[in-house]
Amino acid sequence: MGSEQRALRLVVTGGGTGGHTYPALTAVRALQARLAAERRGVDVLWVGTAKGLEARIAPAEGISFEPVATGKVRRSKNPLKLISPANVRDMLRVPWGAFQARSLIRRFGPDVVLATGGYVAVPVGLAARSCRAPLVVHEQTVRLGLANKVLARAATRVAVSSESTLPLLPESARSTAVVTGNPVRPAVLTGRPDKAVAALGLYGFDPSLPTVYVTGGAQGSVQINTLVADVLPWLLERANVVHQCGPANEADLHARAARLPADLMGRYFLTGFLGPELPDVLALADVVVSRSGAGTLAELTALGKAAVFVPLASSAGNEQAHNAAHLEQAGAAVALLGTVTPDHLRAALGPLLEDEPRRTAMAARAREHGRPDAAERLVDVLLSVARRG
Ligand SMILES: CC(=O)N[C@H]1[C@@H](OP(=O)(O)OP(=O)(O)OC[C@H]2O[C@@H](n3ccc(=O)[nH]c3=O)[C@H](O)[C@@H]2O)O[C@H](CO)[C@@H](O)[C@@H]1O
Repeated sequence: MGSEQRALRLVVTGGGTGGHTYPALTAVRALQARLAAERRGVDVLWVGTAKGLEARIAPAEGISFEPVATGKVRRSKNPLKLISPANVRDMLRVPWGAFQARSLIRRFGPDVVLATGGYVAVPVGLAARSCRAPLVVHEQTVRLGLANKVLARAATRVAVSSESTLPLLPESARSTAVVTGNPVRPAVLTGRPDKAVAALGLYGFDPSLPTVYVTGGAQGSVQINTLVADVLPWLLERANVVHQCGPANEADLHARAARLPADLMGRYFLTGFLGPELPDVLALADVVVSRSGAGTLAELTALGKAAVFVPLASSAGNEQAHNAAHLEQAGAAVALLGTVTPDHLRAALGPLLEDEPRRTAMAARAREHGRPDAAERLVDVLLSVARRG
């Protein structure tokens, strides 16, 4: 009889937004499932920022959480802006955070550390290296985020979501880097349209019409909200709409919705945030109107959804526009770049709503870019570098 192996010890860091938090959580769950099959446990410590999404998600998921300090690393072409008081203060917080993380890592003794980006990954990743703990850095976007640019050099192995990221890595990281894809929560892949109808009470939806899901990412997008509100009566004549709007102008949007003609109102469902219902709404959707953050893109391509993207123009290095353009070139989405007007949105959505074969073909091309096995590939990387117990 083989002796029982001790639990693998994992420190995970990354967060701020959903785009960094959910891939980390998905990787943790996949690692736990893989090792459970071998009757081995995983002890997890999540090190993040007190104000990030991870500070809520990790404890809610039953994962131990410890906050450390970190600072926003700002890009600027103007050297004077780089030494602004806010920047200097934030820069000083990074070594303080690294000091805190180092003492946590020493005490916890991880076999491997996973960093999925966001500002907090910098101090924790640097601390991992100074404690000589194997460090895996995962990048969700095609272009490297700022935190991961710093960490790629310190990483034992870099995992990326797209082949096109490989040439952008520092030379030292390139030869051992692995393309895993961006982990998508398994629940997202198993939604059911009928459950969305029941959970959200969408009984006024017309089953003979396609359904559009509008989303601005976890925080919502005022730009997308305003565009959609401006085309709403036109849109509701052609489709049912689930609109996830975030907190910023939710009250205003509810007031506008209350003024819709009665026959259209039943086809419109507005909500600030979608929790457990999200997979079912995605299953119901025929077309998605969305920001092009890496998390949303990974989900929509893994599922194969026709999409109209309105990228966040100010995303680091214009990364969202890059993501959207990449899929548009492959015929897998429509990307609305630059200044977007309600007419642009109508022109992008109209043909997809009227022409079912057209949106089915776009969905099929989107699926070619999906990597539903990304979490498993990332687990392979973690296990390949983890210290043996
Ligand atoms: C503003 C900003 O900095 N955006 C960045 C952030 O994206 P951000 O986190 O804003 O957006 P993503 O698209 O990456 O992820 C959003 C996640 O939230 C989920 N969701 C959304 C709405 C909702 O109601 N419920 C819900 O669960 C989505 O399904 C998805 O899993 O990190 C991404 C990954 O590094 C980057 O590509 C983005 O540029």
